[in-house]
Order: sequence, then structure tokens, then C-alpha cells
Amino acid sequence: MKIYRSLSELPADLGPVVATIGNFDGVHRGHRWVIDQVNARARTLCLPSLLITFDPHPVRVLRPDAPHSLITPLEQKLALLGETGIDAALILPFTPELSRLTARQFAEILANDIHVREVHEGENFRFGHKAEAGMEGLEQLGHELGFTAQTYSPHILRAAPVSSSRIRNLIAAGALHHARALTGRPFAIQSTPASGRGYGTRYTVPTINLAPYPELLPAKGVYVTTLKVGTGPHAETFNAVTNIGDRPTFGADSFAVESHLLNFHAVDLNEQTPLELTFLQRLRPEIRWPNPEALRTQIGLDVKKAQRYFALCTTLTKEKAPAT
Ligand SMILES: Cc1cc2nc3c(=O)[nH]c(=O)nc-3n(C[C@H](O)[C@H](O)[C@H](O)COP(=O)(O)O)c2cc1C
Ligand SMILES: Nc1ncnc2c1ncn2[C@@H]1O[C@H](COP(=O)(O)OP(=O)(O)OP(=O)(O)O)[C@@H](O)[C@H]1O
Repeated sequence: MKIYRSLSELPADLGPVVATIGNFDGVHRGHRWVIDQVNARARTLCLPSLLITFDPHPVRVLRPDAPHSLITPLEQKLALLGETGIDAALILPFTPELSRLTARQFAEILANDIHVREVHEGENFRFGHKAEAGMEGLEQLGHELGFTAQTYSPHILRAAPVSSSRIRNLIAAGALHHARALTGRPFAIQSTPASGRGYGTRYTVPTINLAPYPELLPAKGVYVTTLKVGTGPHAETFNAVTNIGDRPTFGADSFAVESHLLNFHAVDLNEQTPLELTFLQRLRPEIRWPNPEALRTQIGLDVKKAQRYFALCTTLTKEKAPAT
């Protein structure tokens, strides 16, 4: 997938293109449904497929005071979009000026600068200053400016339309299984290591702490996870149990995300080592234990549950594998 980070980066000879526009946070099943249609049309017409997205997320510019955390920060989103078969992604810097473009001005950019032949969107798509226009407006403007607009009814899963906001709420509530059904993959975050206070090694179990993470995290609590350390051919993935929370057993609140590796062996870690933490199952809420011994005993039980989870996964994977 080619990535263009502004209009001026688009090669002059790219168009005409079959395009879709949106935030695509979480790259969920509704998004992938639309992207598949775009790719199929592009192949039929022998044109490149192009996904147009925005950075930062428009909400951050339009409502800077409203808390809004991303399911997939930009680079993670681009990596996932790269797996969809889309030929190119154009990231439009979402500025106050862009937010003030009228629907017509935006459609003119689509026609004259991006050379769209077709634009494919879900029926809830809105664009232009104060979200003034929807798919009907896009169709009319396209008719004038020389492109067509294709509208899709919402992709429904578990009795409601799939949307980034729905998935965000599920993850924030710790409902990881439900969120996974809507995205088609477990929720994962990318970070780097940070130093802990040393309490774990002294009183409970050793952990790898993650650097403060500014985007979406699951609800506070204890989870079965995997932790991938490093990238590329030298990356290693460990089974783990992870606590997200304030660690109230040790006094004053001190928020952290920290993982205890089950199949630990020494790895070379520094502050830049890429980490990917994947959340598989929620085990329990975080609790203020009367003393570190009680917490250590509970973590022992958490580890046993996680081991059972991984053992069951291995058995199921083996059962699913074709006979050799
Ligand atoms: C699997 C797991 C479960 C945990 N559960 C709790 C908990 O219920 N309550 C709590 O106060 N801390 C909990 N913790 C956090 C420990 O208190 C934490 O590991 C300890 O404070 C070490 O901090 P440090 O890494 O800064 O040294 C948990 C940690 C792990 C790895
Ligand atoms: N469930 C769905 N079915 C069909 N199309 C969808 C679905 N969800 C999103 N789309 C379409 O995918 C494109 C990108 O969507 P976008 O990420 O902007 O919205 P969203 O997933 O609904 O997020 P939010 O909940 O933040 O509004 C748009 O054309 C949108 O209409």
C-alpha cells in the first residue's frame, strides 16, 4: 500500500481512482466490507483503489476539550489497512481550514485534485462544514463534477451497526470478546518499556511496565494477554497476565499497565524496544488487597487461569489444523 501524507504528495498520474473516505479507527468489519467493495470495483475498472483518511482525528480539532482516544493510532491503522488490499492511502491533515470547507469545496477537491471516479461510503457518511451534507449531497455534487457515489447500508453484527464508537465503548468497558467480534481481531496496543518501582520483584511477581499510553485502554483490571517484544524476524511473543490500574494494594494510586510473562526468559529490553500487548480475555477487576501476600496468592491464581486459557487455545488450534 502506497501512503501519501498530503494532497501535494499525490503523484500527478495517480487518478482516476475508486475511493472511500473516513476515519477508519479500529479498521473494523464494517470498514473492511466497504474497502472490499472499493477494491473489487477498482479491479473491475482497472483503476487504483484509494482510501482517504484524516490525521489528527477530526474530533480532536473540532472538540479539543472532549476526551477522545483512538482504538488504532495512525501508524497501527495504516499497518492494518495495508492488509486489506487497498492500493493507496491518502492522509489529509485535518486542520481548522479543512474543517471549514463547504461540502461543494470538498467535493471539488475530490474531483479536481484526487480525480475520483467513484466514491463508496456507508449511509451514515457526512462531510463539509458542520457535516452539512450526506450521501444524497455527494451524489448530486458527483453528478455535476464527474464522479459517482455508491452507498452501503450499515454492516450489522450482534443486532447493531458496527462502528468505531461502539467498539471504543466496548473496549473501555472491558468487553473484549464482544469488541473482537466486531473488529475480527483481538485488541492490541503498541508501546515501549518503562521502569517500575521494583515492588513486583520484591513482593509479588516481576513485571514489564509499559510507557504511559495516551490512547484507548481496556477498563482497569487483570487480563490474559500476549506480549510481543521487538519487531521483524527477531521478535518474540510471550504469554502473559497483565494488570491495568492504580495498584491500590501499595498505597497511593499510581496508574500503570504491566505484564508478568508466563514463559519468561531474559530478553534484551531498552526504552526503545517496541512492545505489542494483545488483550485476549478479562479475568477480574483490580482489587485493593489487605497485604502484598494476599495479592501474590491471587496473582498465582490469575497465572493458573491464563495457563489454562493458553493450553485450551493450543488444543483447539491443533484440532483445527488439517491432518498431515
Ligand atoms: C497479574 C497481575 C495482577 C495484579 N492485580 C492487582 C490487584 O488486584 N491489586 C493491586 O493493587 N495490584 C495488582 N497488581 C499490581 C501489583 O501491585 C504490581 O505488580 C506491583 O505494584 C509492582 O509494581 P512495580 O512494577 O511498579 O514495581 C497486579 C499485577 C499483576 C501482574
Ligand atoms: N457498519 C458499517 N457498514 C457499512 N459502512 C460502514 C460501517 N461503519 C462505517 N462505515 C463506512 O466506512 C467509512 C468510514 O467510516 P468512519 O470510520 O468514518 O465511521 P464509523 O466506523 O461509523 O466511526 P464512528 O463510530 O466514529 O462514526 C464511511 O463510509 C462509513 O459510512
